[in-house]
Amino acid sequence: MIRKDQGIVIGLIAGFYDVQTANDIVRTRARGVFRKNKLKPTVGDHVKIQIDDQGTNYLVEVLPRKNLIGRPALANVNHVLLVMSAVQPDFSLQLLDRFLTFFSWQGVAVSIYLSKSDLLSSSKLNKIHEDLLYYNAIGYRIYYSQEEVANNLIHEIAAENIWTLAGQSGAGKSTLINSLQSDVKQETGAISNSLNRGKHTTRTVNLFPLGKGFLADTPGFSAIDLTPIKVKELCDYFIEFRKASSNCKFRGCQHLNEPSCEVKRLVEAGEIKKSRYDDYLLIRKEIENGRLPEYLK
Ligand SMILES: Nc1nc2c(ncn2[C@@H]2O[C@H](COP(=O)(O)OP(=O)(O)OP(=O)(O)O)[C@@H](O)[C@H]2O)c(=O)[nH]1
Ligand SMILES: [Zn+2]
Repeated sequence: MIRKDQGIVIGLIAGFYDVQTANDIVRTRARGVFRKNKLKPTVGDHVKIQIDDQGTNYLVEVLPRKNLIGRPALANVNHVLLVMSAVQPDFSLQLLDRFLTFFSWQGVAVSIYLSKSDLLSSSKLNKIHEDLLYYNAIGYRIYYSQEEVANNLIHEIAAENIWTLAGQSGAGKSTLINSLQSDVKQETGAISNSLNRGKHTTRTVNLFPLGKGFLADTPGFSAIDLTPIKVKELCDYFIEFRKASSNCKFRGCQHLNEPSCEVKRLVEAGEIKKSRYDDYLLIRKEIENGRLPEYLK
């Protein structure tokens, strides 16, 4: 009997697409038509499938994508958990602002996890916590320990939502994924083993179930390029600037030298963090020059 169903591509193994439906995981082959259309199904895609109990199951249609980001690419990413290390590599507000700008531009929500707190003295750690309080105030959720991530993510990841990790090389992304994945494996060991999940190479990405949705098992971002952003739009991606800009005198105010600029007023009043404004100017310059700054090469 041939049936139709729908689901999310959670893995790609030797030309087969594993599709999570409401009931189970179905291993499918893509119909040749995708090659002609140059539309290759990607992990994260919502797809229609045709199930043949006697023969081959086919992936027959890719539903419209919300986005396609990262390397390896992942479709329909809802949320990024940004891993920022307290040390090794050193915590950097500039790097944090770069990542936040990038994901704001991509329309993806971000939460922040501060890793390696255990390696830092409490006075240095306090300074970082103080900085992060500002980011929390403007709307970013912050996690301060691996346990906090593990305890909360299962409630935070909504049905069918796809989360992925980002962060600098060495920040602790793989360490976190491994710990979250081993929690899940204990619950769903049978399924994981039957699909050989975990035996992936670094170039493939698989989704594993977490909370009501999924987390990618391979981090998609360690370096980002902001130069494709339109310079006039950049200020919109600093979320507190965008909020304040309705009170700037001029519509389309770039918060540079315009008179009666609310953003500049708030920076001077200490309500917008000065380093955010400085990073805005820095990224602006980077976009205008059309290339990555030397220190990031
Ligand atoms: N002390 C301590 N070490 C950590 C923590 N998180 C990660 N590490 C260590 O930091 C090193 C780098 O961690 P990874 O998880 O490989 O970092 P990554 O972000 O996946 O790095 P890339 O694969 O290069 O992108 C490893 O030696 C980890 O054991 C932490 O919270 N505390
Ligand atoms: Zn302004």
